[in-house]
Amino acid sequence: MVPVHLEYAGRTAIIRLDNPPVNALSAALLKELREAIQRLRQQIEAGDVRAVVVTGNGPKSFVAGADITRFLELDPVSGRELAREGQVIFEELAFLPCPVIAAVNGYALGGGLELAMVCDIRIAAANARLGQPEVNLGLIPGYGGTQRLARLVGPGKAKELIFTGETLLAEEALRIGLVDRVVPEGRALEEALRVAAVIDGKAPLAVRAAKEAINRGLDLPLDKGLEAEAEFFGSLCATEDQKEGARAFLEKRSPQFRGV
Ligand SMILES: C/C=C/C(=O)SCCNC(=O)CCNC(=O)[C@H](O)C(C)(C)COP(=O)(O)OP(=O)(O)OC[C@H]1O[C@@H](n2cnc3c(N)ncnc32)[C@H](O)[C@@H]1OP(=O)(O)O
Repeated sequence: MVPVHLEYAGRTAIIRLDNPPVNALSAALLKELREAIQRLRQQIEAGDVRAVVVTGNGPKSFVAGADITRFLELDPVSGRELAREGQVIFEELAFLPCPVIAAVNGYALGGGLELAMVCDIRIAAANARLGQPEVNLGLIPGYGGTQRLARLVGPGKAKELIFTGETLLAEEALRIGLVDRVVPEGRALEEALRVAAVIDGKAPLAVRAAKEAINRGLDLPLDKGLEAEAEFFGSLCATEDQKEGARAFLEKRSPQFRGV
């Protein structure tokens, strides 16, 4: 049984995590996930993939966290290694040069929510439950949750969720900005693919630059972020797609972007 399936819908790649019963992040799944990410980077750079969707297999769970069965033998050295292992893989996913959309089809707990937070956009099914329950295990989030949750929902809400280990229903997560859209149960992947198809029709270099400008600006003072934005804006003016976009508008026709 392969824990990570790579599927394609046009120029959208789907990473389907499949580790029954709850898609826990086993060592084998993490290894396969890293290999899939590295393969996708090549396909994105070749222009064959313009968006990536990550989802869990089955109706119940996106990802219910790291594999707790690995936790009984952990010591400070192996614990740090387990955390860094996931952080590095998640960073590789975060830095894919195209939009990555999480189709949160069910439980997104611990490492599962951390995986969803690495994605650029989070679309949750109404039955999804999201949280960082690591304090129930004598731990803290270890795949980036203490850093990304605070950036997404603010330090106060992040502390409340991490201190209490409470889980949120999708609608509550939407209200605090943890997810971007809530859809009926069973429809998360369909909606993620719809959003990806819209993005597929846009200028890929512009979409890539927007992702990089936003991400880079998160850790910069505003004046430096504005400088970075201007740099990206200027660099796009050297692309054929920028001229095609302007021409298409003036000629009142749809642009044909080629990613150059
Ligand atoms: C660096 C990152 C750290 C982390 O991510 S720490 C882990 C954070 N995640 C959690 O704490 C979630 C733990 N799981 C649960 O709370 C519950 O489960 C669920 C809410 C996801 C589902 O509850 P229910 O529907 O009652 O099913 P069930 O009987 O609890 O679980 C079904 C089977 O799945 C196994 N399982 C659930 N979560 C994990 C996991 N994260 N790692 C390994 N196994 C898991 C259980 O043990 C059980 O197994 P069996 O059927 O053999 O008894």
